[in-house]
Amino acid sequence: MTTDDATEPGPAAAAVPTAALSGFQDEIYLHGLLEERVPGYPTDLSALEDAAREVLAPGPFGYVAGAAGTGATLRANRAAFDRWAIVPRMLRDVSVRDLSRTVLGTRLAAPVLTAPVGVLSIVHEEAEPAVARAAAALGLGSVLSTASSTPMEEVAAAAGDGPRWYQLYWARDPEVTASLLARARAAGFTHLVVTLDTGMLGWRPRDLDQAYLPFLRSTGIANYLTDPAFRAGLAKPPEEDPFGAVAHWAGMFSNPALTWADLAWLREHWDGPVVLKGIVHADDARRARDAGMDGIVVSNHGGRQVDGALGALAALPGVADAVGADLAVLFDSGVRTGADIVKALALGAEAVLVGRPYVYGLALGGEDGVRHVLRCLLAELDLTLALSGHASVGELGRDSLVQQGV
Ligand SMILES: Cc1cc2nc3c(=O)[nH]c(=O)nc-3n(C[C@H](O)[C@H](O)[C@H](O)COP(=O)(O)O)c2cc1C
Ligand SMILES: O=C(O)C(=O)c1ccccc1
Repeated sequence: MTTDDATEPGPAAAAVPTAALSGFQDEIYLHGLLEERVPGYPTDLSALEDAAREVLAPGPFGYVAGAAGTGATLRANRAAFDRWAIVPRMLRDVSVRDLSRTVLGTRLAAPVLTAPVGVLSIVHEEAEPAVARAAAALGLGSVLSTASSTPMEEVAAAAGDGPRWYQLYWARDPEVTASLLARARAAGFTHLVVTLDTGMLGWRPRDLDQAYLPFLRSTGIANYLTDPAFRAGLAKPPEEDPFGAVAHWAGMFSNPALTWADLAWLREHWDGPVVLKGIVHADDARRARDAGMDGIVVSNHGGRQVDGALGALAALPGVADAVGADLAVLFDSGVRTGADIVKALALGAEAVLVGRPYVYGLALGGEDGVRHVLRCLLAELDLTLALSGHASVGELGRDSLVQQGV
């Protein structure tokens, strides 16, 4: 469902002129010329992981960078991008460009949102509010994780006028789920992203080898600890028995018994748009549509759940063909550069979510680091679009790409 012509530009989007995006490049060169200053963060976004390794302790680094099993799916995510190549076209007047897009009624300066990532306090004390502020400042979307280390009301306030999307881990206890949804609504979140691929945590050797569970060592699950329905299920308050609270959380944060029939319950408890995250099969995408959902995120959770699963981008064209006309098809898993965003949009994604790159930015420099990463991504997206002969994201299509080695 392409909604470029939808109305109601949001205030944050309007504040960011497209010209400012590739202007970031000029700004960097200018600082170099006038102040002999270099950016201080990598501008090769594929180098962020190495930079973050230097500043993070092994536990948090392994948790963020790590994947399920042998890492086959993590690698497949990148390999799937490498199989497609952009074919630049010339003499098409790309002097004025439009990166903006409206996704399910949310106006974005570019079709980019920060993916929901839990327990961000393990990488930087500024955590989730810093991400919400950085995304909003650039006119981008931000999806807050249920496993946020900051209570959702505080993150909502940090997002200001920016879009507020909330990611749900559908708890086993319906009262907890209903309570989380009611709080999210009251805090001004408008869109719900329901993650379906994490009925339990995947097999993650880096965390297992270090016996590292982020929730045990920080205020990781603050969002739950502040929830009245969650607290009601505890034998003792978390202040008296923190370990008991974490154990209770681990047993109920997600529900592997869910089926498609349960989506009706969700509709009764959320009156805004609902997006299902973790879809990689065209039949599941059709079921989402038939169940009245508004969108899906084609995603394999950044390779953290099923080792051996297909690269997410390999699933995108088939899913987009099946439901792209009926549903908002979003994409994540493996997006690292502006060129990657161009490829995902050309293959039918309406917008992309970016995960680890911004988490590395947060680790390196708090809000400033997140902003750096997002600005680099947008500048590179803008330049790649222009230099390949496209004046807007809406001009991207399958004919913008060719399959390598085919
Ligand atoms: C450290 C970490 C924590 C995550 N936590 C969540 C979460 O709480 N909820 C969720 O839906 N997805 C979570 N994800 C998955 C991301 O939303 C996203 O699908 C994934 O990171 C995209 O892949 P990428 O990192 O290659 O961009 C997490 C990912 C990472 C790396
Ligand atoms: O680590 C993850 O990938 C994830 O999705 C998660 C699950 C529970 C709590 C925090 C993050």
